[in-house]
Amino acid sequence: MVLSDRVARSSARDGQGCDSKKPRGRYDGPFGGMNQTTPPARDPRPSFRSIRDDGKDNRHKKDDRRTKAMKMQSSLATVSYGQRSRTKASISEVETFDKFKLIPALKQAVSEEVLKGMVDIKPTPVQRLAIPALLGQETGRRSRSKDTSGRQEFLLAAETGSGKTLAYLLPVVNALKEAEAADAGLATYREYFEKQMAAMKEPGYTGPREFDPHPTTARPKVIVLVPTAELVDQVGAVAKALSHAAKFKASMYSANVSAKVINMNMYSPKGIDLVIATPHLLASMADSDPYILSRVSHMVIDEADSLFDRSFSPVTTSILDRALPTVKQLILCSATIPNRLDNLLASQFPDMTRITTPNLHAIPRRVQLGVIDVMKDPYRNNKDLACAEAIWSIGKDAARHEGSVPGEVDVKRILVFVNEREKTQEVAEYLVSKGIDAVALHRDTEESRQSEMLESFTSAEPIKTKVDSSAVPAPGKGRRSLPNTKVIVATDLASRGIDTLAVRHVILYDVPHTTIDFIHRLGRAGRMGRRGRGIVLVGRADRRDIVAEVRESMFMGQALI
Ligand SMILES: Nc1ncnc2c1ncn2[C@@H]1O[C@H](COP(=O)(O)OP(=O)(O)OP(=O)(O)O)[C@@H](O)[C@H]1O
Repeated sequence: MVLSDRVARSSARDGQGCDSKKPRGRYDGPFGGMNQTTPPARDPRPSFRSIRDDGKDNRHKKDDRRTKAMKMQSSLATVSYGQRSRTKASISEVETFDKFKLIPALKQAVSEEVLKGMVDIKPTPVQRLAIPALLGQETGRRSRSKDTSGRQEFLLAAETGSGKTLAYLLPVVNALKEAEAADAGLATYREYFEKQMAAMKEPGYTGPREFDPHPTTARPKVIVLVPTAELVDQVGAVAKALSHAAKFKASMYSANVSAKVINMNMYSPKGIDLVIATPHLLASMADSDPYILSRVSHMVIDEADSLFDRSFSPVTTSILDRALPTVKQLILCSATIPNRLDNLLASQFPDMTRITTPNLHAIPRRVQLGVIDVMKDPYRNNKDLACAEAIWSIGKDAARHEGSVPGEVDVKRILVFVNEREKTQEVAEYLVSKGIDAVALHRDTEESRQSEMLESFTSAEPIKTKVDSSAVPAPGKGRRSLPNTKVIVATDLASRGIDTLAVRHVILYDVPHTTIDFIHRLGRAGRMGRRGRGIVLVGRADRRDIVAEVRESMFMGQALI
């Protein structure tokens, strides 16, 4: 008996799964409803989970009524299921990192540095698709680099928390090392360096005691652009981990780094290979020294949906325009493809190879969404109260499950998302007044407090605390305090792409404006196969229809539109 890999499909429609003769919705006997792979049909409308045998896809011919509200927003570009690498066969050929044509030092760095401590490491779907393609290792899918410069252009689009960072960093660093090995200028410099070192060690040496600048000084070959300082640190940590084994120079530039340190790194006589920066900072550096962008061979634009939105687009494009003449590989990376990005890519980069995973734009099924109707008692449209109560119930629930040490429990890390930046502080202050350890994530929050809180949210290590029952008095009796939760209140721009591995609970204080925001916010939980729970607070002014549609799409495991 072999388990079917098609259990997720509607057997009645595509006729290839098990039990295709049984009509949907009939569940005979006491166990009839068990082991359902599709939810019971609620009405006779056709499933949109049908992919025709001829490969054409009609999943996006959805029932208009079911996704009407989402459709009216029309924020996400439709990526037909036929366009995605949807068959298991197309992404299962490489089961380990060893099968990729990467230099041995990088393979070693993955298991010993980046994914240290993990057993049975396997590349994720986006890594299996993107790494061979970017390495030019692929036979089936060829990059269609059509322009005269021979530049290759890729879009990596895969769900949140699916390992996109390694999917682009590994091949890019591999190319960097290969180019380095073939660079005659670098070989000459190495020879000169060794000679000079030896000369300086000679007794009685009186010549200069410094070196000529390295050929790569202030001329990085790889640029990775990300929208926020937090992401600069996060991607930088992965690059640094790779650099220990693979021996290259990576530097991070953001508002969190002082100008003196930035200059010292960029103009270090030891050279520089890879720069991770926010666009504004890099643009201002390139304004004062245009040669900084004169040798870039690999350009990565991570969180491309943000970096090509209205606010970032001018500065991102200005960097791109200056670097493109030498760029051999341009890689855009995103968890969502908004219509705006889709149109821009179609007009500016029509030959771009788009690598999209089967679950793009779907919120993982392991993330559940609960709804609190704030209009009802006891909240009476008081969202602050509903939010605090939701956090309290998560905390109290957790306090019931003691760890191995008596009286000790895991600290729950909870993210609360609001739509407007101004609201973050207000909500955080309210939560603090209710005895909750909350901090607002915005530019004015004290930097050390902010980074301490973020660090605890991005580390997968459990945090333990002792729960003293006297600290949790009954409601109304004295000041309550909830010691076993930590809360960050943020807008999703502030936390876009942040790898919040420790987060199981996300509270959507406001109903997000677009399905893009739903995906990014709920995507902070349930990362890399973990389970998660979203709670959305729906008040008088919120779009219930959107929430209902998102919830249903999540339940069905379908892409949002
Ligand atoms: N092959 C793998 N196996 C297990 N864990 C992995 C693997 N690749 C990456 N990870 C881990 O998965 C987590 C998420 O990775 P990453 O931040 O690259 O996701 P992402 O796809 O960029 O997410 P987002 O779209 O939210 O930015 C990281 O903690 C990373 O170390």
